[in-house]
Amino acid sequence: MNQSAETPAGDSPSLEEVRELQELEVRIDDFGFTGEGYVRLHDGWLSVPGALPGELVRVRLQPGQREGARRLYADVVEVVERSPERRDPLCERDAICRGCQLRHISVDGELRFKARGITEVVEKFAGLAEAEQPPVEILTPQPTARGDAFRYRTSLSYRRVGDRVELGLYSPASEGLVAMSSCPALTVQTQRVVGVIERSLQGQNALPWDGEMAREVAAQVEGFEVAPGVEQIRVAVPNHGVGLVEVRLTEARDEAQFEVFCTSQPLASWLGRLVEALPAQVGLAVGSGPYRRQLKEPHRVRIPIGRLQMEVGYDDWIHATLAPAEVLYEAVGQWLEPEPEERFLDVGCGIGTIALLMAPRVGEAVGLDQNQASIESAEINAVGHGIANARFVAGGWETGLRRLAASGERFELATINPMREPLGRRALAYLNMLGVQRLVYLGPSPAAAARDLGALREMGWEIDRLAAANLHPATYHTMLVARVRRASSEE
Ligand SMILES: C[S@@+](CC[C@H](N)C(=O)[O-])C[C@H]1O[C@@H](n2cnc3c(N)ncnc32)[C@H](O)[C@@H]1O
Repeated sequence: MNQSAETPAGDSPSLEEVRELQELEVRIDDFGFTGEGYVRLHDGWLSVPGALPGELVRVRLQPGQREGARRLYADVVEVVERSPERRDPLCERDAICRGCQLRHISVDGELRFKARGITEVVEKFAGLAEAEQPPVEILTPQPTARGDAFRYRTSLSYRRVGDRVELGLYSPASEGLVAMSSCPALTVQTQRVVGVIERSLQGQNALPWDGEMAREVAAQVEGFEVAPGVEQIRVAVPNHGVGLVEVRLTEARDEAQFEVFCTSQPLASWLGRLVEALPAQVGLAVGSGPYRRQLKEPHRVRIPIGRLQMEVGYDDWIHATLAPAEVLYEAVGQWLEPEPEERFLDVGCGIGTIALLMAPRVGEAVGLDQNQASIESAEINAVGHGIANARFVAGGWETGLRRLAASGERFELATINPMREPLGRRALAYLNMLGVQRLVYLGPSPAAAARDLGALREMGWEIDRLAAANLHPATYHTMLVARVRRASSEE
C-alpha cells in the first residue's frame, strides 16, 4: 500500500527511503539529459518526467523498478509549487503520453535548456571549457510555436479490449493505448495516414489479426507455436507525404509461417483494404527482418525547401521538420561566408539540399553520402533545378573522403551532417588533406558531434561559433551546430 510523506527541501532521501515510501514530496534539482526533472538522492537519482527544476512535486514511484538500480523513476501526482516556467500542456492527453518531454515549459525555458545542453557536451566531449566557448546561439523558427506538427513517425499498437479494438501508442503510465490520429505533434500527412488505418478498422469488433486467429492458424500448421505478444501488430508511419506503413508480425519465424500469416483471411483482407485506402505516396510492407514483403511501393514526392523543390523517395533521409530545417540551412549559408570561386564539400549530403543551396554561391559543390538512393535523388534534384556546378559521389565517410583526397580534389568549405554517430578521427583527418578551412558541423546527436569536434581541435581546428538548433520543439532533442576553422590555415 502506498504511504505518503514529505521530505523537507534540501533534505534528500535515500534510494531505500524512496522505495519504502512509494509516494513522497520532492524538490526537483535540475533537468536530466532527456528533459525530465531529476532529484539527487543520498546515494542515487530520482527521475521525474514532466517536473521542472525548482518545483516541489508530489511523486509516486513507477511500478517495476529494477532491483539495485541507482536511478529510480517516479510520476508526478501533484505540482505543489510551480516553476514560473511552467505552461499549460500542449494537449489533453498530456498526462498519459510522454512523446513531447518538454511540453509543459515555456519556449524560452526550453531554448535555455537546449543551449545549456550544448555548452555542457562541448565542455565534456570536445574538451573546451565553458569560459573558452563562443556564446551558444539559438536557431529556431520565429515565432516558435509549441505544438508544431513536427513528427512524421509513429508506432501504433493494437489491442483488443473486450469487444473493442484499440489502436494507438502504448502509454507509459497506464496499460491503455493513446489514439494518435489527433496527436498535435504529428505532421498533417502522418495524421491523415493514421486516420486511414483507423478507419480501415472501423466497424470491426475483432482484430484483423490477433492471438485467437493465430491459434486457429497454429492448429493448421505443424510445429507452429503461439507465443505471448502475437496480438500486437505495430504500424510505423514515417512521412513527409512519402512514407511506409509497416505491419510487423511478431511471430514470423520461418518462411512457411510467414506465408500463413500473410495469406490468412482476416489479415489478408485488411491489408488489401489498406492498399486501396492509403495515399499513392505511402507504401505498405508486412513483416520484418528476413520475412518482409512490400505490398505497395511508395511513390516519390516533391517537397519545397527554401527556393528548391526537392524530390524525395522513401529510402532518402530528410528532415522531419521543414520550417526549423529552413532556418538551419539559412544559417549554414551565412556561417560559411562563401566566396564565388571557392569549392564546397557537403559531407552526408542526403538528397543534396545543402549542396544545391550553396551551388549558386560557390565555384563548385560536391556532395558525399553512402546512401546510393540519395545520391541518385541528389542528381535528379540537381538536373531538375538546372544546377550544373554540383555533383554527387557515393561513399562512406572514410572511403569517400579518402578517394576525394586521393584524386587531388580541394575544397575551402565544408559541412558535415551525420546521423547520430561521430565520423571519427580517421575520417576527419582527410579534411586537412582536402584543404578545408571553414567547416560547419551539424550534429543531430550533440554528444557524438562534440566528440568529433574534440578530435578536430586536437588536429588544429578552432570552434568559433556554436548554436543549438531547435529542430524538434517540445522534445529534448537538440542539434549541435558549430563553425570550425583550421587554425593553422593561411587565409
Ligand atoms: C542527417 S542526414 C543529412 C542529410 C542532408 N545533409 C540534409 O540536410 O538533408 C545524414 C546523412 O548521412 C548519411 N550517412 C550516414 N552514415 C554515413 C557514412 N558512414 N558514410 C557516408 N554517409 C553516411 C546518411 O545516408 C544521410 O543521408
